[in-house]
Amino acid sequence: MSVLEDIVAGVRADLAERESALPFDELKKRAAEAPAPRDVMGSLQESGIGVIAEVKRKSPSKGDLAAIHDPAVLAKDYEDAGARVISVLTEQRRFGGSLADLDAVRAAVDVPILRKDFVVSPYQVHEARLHGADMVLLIVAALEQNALAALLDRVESLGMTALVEVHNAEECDRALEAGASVIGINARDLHTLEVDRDVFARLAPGLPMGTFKIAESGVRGPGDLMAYAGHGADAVLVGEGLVSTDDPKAALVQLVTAGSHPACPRPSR
Ligand SMILES: O=C(O)c1ccccc1NCC(=O)[C@H](O)[C@H](O)COP(=O)(O)O
Repeated sequence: MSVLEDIVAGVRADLAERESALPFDELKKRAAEAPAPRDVMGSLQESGIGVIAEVKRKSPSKGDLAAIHDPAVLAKDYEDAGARVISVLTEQRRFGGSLADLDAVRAAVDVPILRKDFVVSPYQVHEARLHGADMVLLIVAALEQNALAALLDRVESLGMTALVEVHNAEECDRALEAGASVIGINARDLHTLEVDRDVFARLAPGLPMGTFKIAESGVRGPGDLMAYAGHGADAVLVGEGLVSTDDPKAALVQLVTAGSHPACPRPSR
């Protein structure tokens, strides 16, 4: 079993428990009453290369990264430093996240929030909405094609934005066939956990004009952001490069400054 398969098996087990505590119909009703989603694309397209900053405690590849006692404090720092979107990992077993983290971050900031999880069921999409998410990650490698297309429709039908994640050319084709317009190219192979930043440079030119391209993983400083921008990234998503520093807010200010610097290559949409 690969790491990804193992994570998804755990996610399905936890999901079954939540579904028995709160049935889907009731969840849908509650989610429909949540405040409207925020304008994710408006925020990401403001100017320069946007940074999506991640609340990430630990990971299968690195183990413990940071003791984030109060995700609201970190999220507020991210917002103050100029994050365009805040990514909240809600997977519990391998990443130490939770829906409570999503609630705490939602209550603390005004910028849009991404629910970063291994979404395999419509239940998780409505759950994301109920807990204040504006954007939902869909990982192509974790989904059959029909499920991917149906989940993408579901995310959009609730007024949220789908971030569809790929790692190779075949997954790019599947993402586009499902109707994705916001594509995250993850440098991390979710089966081997190897990070290869060149994956972005290889895949991005093959995506149609108008696709919003987000470079995920492997940003450890402004140089990496500039390199991704040079290969056509519209935004970057950063976790470890922020949370594992002594001062995540200062580290994010550096990235945001680089992303809006005149020398930083601009998106060519
Ligand atoms: O981070 C991991 O080890 C990992 C393992 C298996 C599946 C997903 C994983 N990470 C999710 C992500 O894609 C990253 O959290 C995100 O792109 C930020 O990456 P980084 O800046 O390198 O922390």
